[in-house]
Amino acid sequence: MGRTGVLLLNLGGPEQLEDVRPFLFNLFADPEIIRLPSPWLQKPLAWLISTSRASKSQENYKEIGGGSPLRRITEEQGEALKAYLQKLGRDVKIYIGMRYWYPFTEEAVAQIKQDGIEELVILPLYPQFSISTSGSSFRLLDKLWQDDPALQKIDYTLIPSWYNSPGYVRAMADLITQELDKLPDSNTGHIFFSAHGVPVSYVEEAGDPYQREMEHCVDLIMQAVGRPNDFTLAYQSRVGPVEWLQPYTEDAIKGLAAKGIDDLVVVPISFVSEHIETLQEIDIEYREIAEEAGIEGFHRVPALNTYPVFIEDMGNMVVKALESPRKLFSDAAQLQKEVRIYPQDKSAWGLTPFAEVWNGRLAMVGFLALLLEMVSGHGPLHIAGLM
Ligand SMILES: C=CC1=C(C)c2cc3[nH]c(cc4nc(cc5[nH]c(cc1n2)c(C)c5CCC(=O)O)C(CCC(=O)O)=C4C)c(C)c3C=C
Ligand SMILES: [Fe+2]
Ligand SMILES: [Fe+2]
Repeated sequence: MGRTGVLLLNLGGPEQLEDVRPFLFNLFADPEIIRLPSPWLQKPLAWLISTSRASKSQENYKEIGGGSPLRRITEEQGEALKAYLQKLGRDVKIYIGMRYWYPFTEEAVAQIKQDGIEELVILPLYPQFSISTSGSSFRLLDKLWQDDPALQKIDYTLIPSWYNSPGYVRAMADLITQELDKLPDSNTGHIFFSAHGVPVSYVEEAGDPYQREMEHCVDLIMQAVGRPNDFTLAYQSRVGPVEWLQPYTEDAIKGLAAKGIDDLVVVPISFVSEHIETLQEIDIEYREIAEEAGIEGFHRVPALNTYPVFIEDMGNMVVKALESPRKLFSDAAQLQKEVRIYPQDKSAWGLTPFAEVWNGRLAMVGFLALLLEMVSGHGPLHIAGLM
């Protein structure tokens, strides 16, 4: 057996307030997060949106202590995973590759190469696949691999999604029942799954399996919970002017309040760590909305973080991958056929005269938009909901 590594993929988050703007720039510079008709516009628009969104976003990070806990929690997950694998007799090096902040995926891959890793398991820390999350990280890895023949010698296995993995489902059900059992009547609490949203066009036009995987995941968790409680799946964290998956979390909360629900047990479902959208958006913003709407009992199920049943499940997935190595990058290619991961490739990229004219015009629109924002503080980016 050669040197073995596990690459954990995650989003990354700003560790201090000064990091927020450059973090947002990296995020919006990703065509998997915001789609533009031309790649030439990506960076100017990312600059525009990150510059104008930074102060609002910083306010949110201030409310959770001034930075994202994502790096710390991901490192703790990595250590726990390493220890579990060691118990199983596997000596594995763990690497963390974040998409938009330190430690970047590029750094992790450089280290993997330097360490002479021969067998690698690539495990995204997103249970459900989305073009905007795991898809974006896979696209980056694909590029790094194509550019470097040394990486092509590594025997890798990629786990595209694992929302139906029995240990993960069990772990989620455990945390939900623990929270239900704190209620005066555990059977009446309404279980409210709040998933991170994506624009509807990702699902309907680009074929993102995210919504399908999410709905299936919720069904599996409810079966494992095995209680008579009612439940809802809603989508949070909408950004920008386009339509996102519905129902929106805030609307669903108000709807349940109108029906007289007293106890809401909120379950963050698309992400395995605490982060800004659990600690700030759910715990502060949605709690306020619920309480104003008349829901007295607002309860939140914690994120999995290093919950042992979850860590063991990740470990078991890694072992399974090592025992039956399949080059899932070729499966990912399969996935790309089904799921048009890169729909922007459809439009002709490059300096066609048409593109140049439009890039010029759109850049001008962007520049005017920024001027308006700066002068009035209520320009088009506010109106579009990007700030
Ligand atoms: C599975 C989880 C996630 C999906 C799907 C997702 C899609 C998605 N996100 C944005 C825009 C933003 N996301 C931001 C932060 C953020 N997003 C996720 C997860 C998913 N995003 C996490 C875990 C985090 C937080 C990281 C942290 O700091 O703890 C942000 C920045 C925060 C803010 O300013 O609100 C933006 C912006 C889009 C547009 C999108 C799908 C297209
Ligand atoms: Fe996000
Ligand atoms: Fe948010």
